[in-house]
Amino acid sequence: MPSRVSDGFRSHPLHFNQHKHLDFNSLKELPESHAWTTSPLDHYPCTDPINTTAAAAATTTTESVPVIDLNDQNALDQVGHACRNWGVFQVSNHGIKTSLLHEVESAGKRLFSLPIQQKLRAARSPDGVSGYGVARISSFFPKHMWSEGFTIFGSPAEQARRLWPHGYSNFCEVIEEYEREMKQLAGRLMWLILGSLGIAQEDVKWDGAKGDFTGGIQLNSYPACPDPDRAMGLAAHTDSTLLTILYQNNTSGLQVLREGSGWATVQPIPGALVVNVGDLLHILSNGLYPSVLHRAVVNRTQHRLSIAYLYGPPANVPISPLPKLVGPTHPPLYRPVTWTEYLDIKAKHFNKALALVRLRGHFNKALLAGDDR
Ligand SMILES: C=C1C[C@]23C[C@@]1(O)CC[C@H]2[C@@]12CCC[C@@](C)(C(=O)O1)[C@H]2[C@@H]3C(=O)O
Ligand SMILES: O=C(O)CCC(=O)C(=O)O
Ligand SMILES: [Fe+2]
Repeated sequence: MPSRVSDGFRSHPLHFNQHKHLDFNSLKELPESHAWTTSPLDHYPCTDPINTTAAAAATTTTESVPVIDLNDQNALDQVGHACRNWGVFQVSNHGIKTSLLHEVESAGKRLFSLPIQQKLRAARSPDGVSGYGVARISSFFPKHMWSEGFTIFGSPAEQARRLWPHGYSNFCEVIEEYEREMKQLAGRLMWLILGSLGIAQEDVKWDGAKGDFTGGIQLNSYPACPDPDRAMGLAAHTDSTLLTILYQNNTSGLQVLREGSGWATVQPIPGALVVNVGDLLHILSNGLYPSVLHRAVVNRTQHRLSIAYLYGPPANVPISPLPKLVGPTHPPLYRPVTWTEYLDIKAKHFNKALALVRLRGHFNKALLAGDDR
């Protein structure tokens, strides 16, 4: 992970800073600052022809995201099918102990149930990566989201000490164990996904890469909401990762956009994890495996918690379509880009980021000239 990532997301002119950090539980009505009167998809114009998702209407579908048992002998084929057709799947028998998942969930609940003033002591600084705050993409939207987040890259100690000056070691131990386990699983899943494209480890040459694959944790909290139909938990986005592994508690809310059908809810399955293709894997696969557009909706009665493990390549490695996947009939669709650079592009241009690193896209300059919200 880039050691420092600029958080230079553009400020929206209608940014309601005074309502940015809410004490959600004290509210009986949805404040105007959080009422999404237009469809949230209006804010996600389709810009990348290969990632066409957003054009679809805001309808819903009852189709189910594939569930794959990692011990199944056909797992490789199933993963390939899911990545190509959905960009997301759920996994069971992944090797992460249920007790660890529950411990991380409890740690997250403990954190978010602190008084707002205490959480703000660990607020993410404007140019920082880790800490408490609203979703980074918030500044691209005219309304605030009904959620709060906590990002951890590297050691959780510095932030945890701010939250619990007298006893943060348990939080750190749980988070660190989760980071170790998730990193291992993410590596295994990445090679499985690449394997489904006929790519072996020796086909991937990242000579001169300094550092290792890295990951971070994003804890998301979605309090029960007095007017869920007009609120948005986390607006539609793709992840800037290679892949993301998401644990969700037993409350539904995650929706993925299914090409041509609409939003499909990813039903929580006890012990299962959701795996989604991120933008960098989309680039590596030369667009064969799309990074899925997803969002989180909220509900009237249940608090929802999700924990995303954001997995990326060594920070300085230029990521580009894998040579085995390009040829005369399949020209490379994206230029090389490092994770650090891509995060910067995403921070400035959000949903246009993928299109901006696309080759043969004569519209790139025009995109930059346009309104980036
Ligand atoms: C590495 C990163 C990906 C992320 C931005 C970040 O620097 C840390 C937080 C990540 C997250 C999590 C919630 C959704 C998202 C779009 C956001 O606003 O912050 C992602 C960012 C991303 O994938 O682009
Ligand atoms: O809460 C969820 O289900 C989605 C979270 C998410 O998309 C993210 O953290 O990137
Ligand atoms: Fe996401």
